[in-house]
Amino acid sequence: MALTDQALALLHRLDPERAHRLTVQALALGLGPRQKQADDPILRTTLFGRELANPLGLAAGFDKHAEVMAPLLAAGFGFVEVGSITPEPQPGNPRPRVFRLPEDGAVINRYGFNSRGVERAARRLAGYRTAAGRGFVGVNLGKNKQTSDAAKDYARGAARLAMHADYLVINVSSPNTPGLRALQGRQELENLIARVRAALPDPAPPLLLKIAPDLTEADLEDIAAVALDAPLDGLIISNTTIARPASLRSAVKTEAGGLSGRPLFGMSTEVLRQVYRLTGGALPLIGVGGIGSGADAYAKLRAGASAVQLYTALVYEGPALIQRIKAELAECLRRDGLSDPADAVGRDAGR
Ligand SMILES: Cc1cc2nc3c(=O)[nH]c(=O)nc-3n(C[C@H](O)[C@H](O)[C@H](O)COP(=O)(O)O)c2cc1C
Repeated sequence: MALTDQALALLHRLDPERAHRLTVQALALGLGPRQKQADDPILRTTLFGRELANPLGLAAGFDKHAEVMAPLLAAGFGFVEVGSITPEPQPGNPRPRVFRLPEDGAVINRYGFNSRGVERAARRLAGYRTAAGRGFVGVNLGKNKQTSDAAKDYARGAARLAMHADYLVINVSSPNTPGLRALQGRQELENLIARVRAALPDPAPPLLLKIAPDLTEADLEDIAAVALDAPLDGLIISNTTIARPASLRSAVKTEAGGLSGRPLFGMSTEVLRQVYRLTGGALPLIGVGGIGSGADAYAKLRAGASAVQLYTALVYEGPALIQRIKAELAECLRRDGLSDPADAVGRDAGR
């Protein structure tokens, strides 16, 4: 492309769901940007024992159906997380179900896991791997709305998609599926993780849990204890929030759903910091929520993240943001005399 300011302005005249579909289709047609140079070597890092050229990932929800992994990696992301994927196909909530809050640099979505199901996703992922796609791709699992035995759904997704995934995510933090977030309680989590683990092949990919930013200190203590005991291989912090900060100015701020973007940055970074402290740095954490600059990504690393992800800022800034964030992050590391992203992890976590 690259997606110029004019193209972005055009997309923003469309309904956000349509704009998103068009963007995915453009990427699938090979119209996306391609990074020409190798990443700055200072950005090199390892995640779950694999080397990444940079620690900036694309968060779940953009490539829900595992359609455009290769173009996203070619655009410069260090890793991509696809999903959430539910076992059976389901349509999600009625439209409209995603809203831009431009004055706030935010989005509210209530997609409710629109998914084409694990079989389609498995075919897509297998096709990517067959085409020699060796990029780092995480797979985020959801549950069908109608399923009462949630663990059964996550176990099914894990069993079906494990062989194609560099890591798997149990997503119990979407605000748009009734009862889902209640699975973040201690007993529910222990049971859920045990059942997913039992369904995994051997060897299994790393298993992560993605949590909400709206949890109490006691909830976080429970989650940290389960994560260390189970054990989990990592946590993703965080999903969207159901909170509506008083600072919001956009007209659609009262729409139901999960809020992402700039207003989520402080909350999600605080939860990340707390969980890093509670787990004593023993687990890799992926920091996500409101990243819009290299300084934001750097702050997540310093709060305890081993890698970071973003989504909402891309809606406003377009794909040029990927290069900008990486250049700024490299500058932050050099300024502070650090040798790589791992060197920054947890420096501001306090005790
Ligand atoms: C439109 C939209 C759809 C999303 N869908 C999912 C999803 O299916 N599964 C998931 O785990 N997170 C989903 N998320 C949450 C993001 O992965 C991320 O955790 C959150 O948006 C915070 O990051 P951001 O502020 O950089 O967007 C979605 C976010 C948005 C904006």
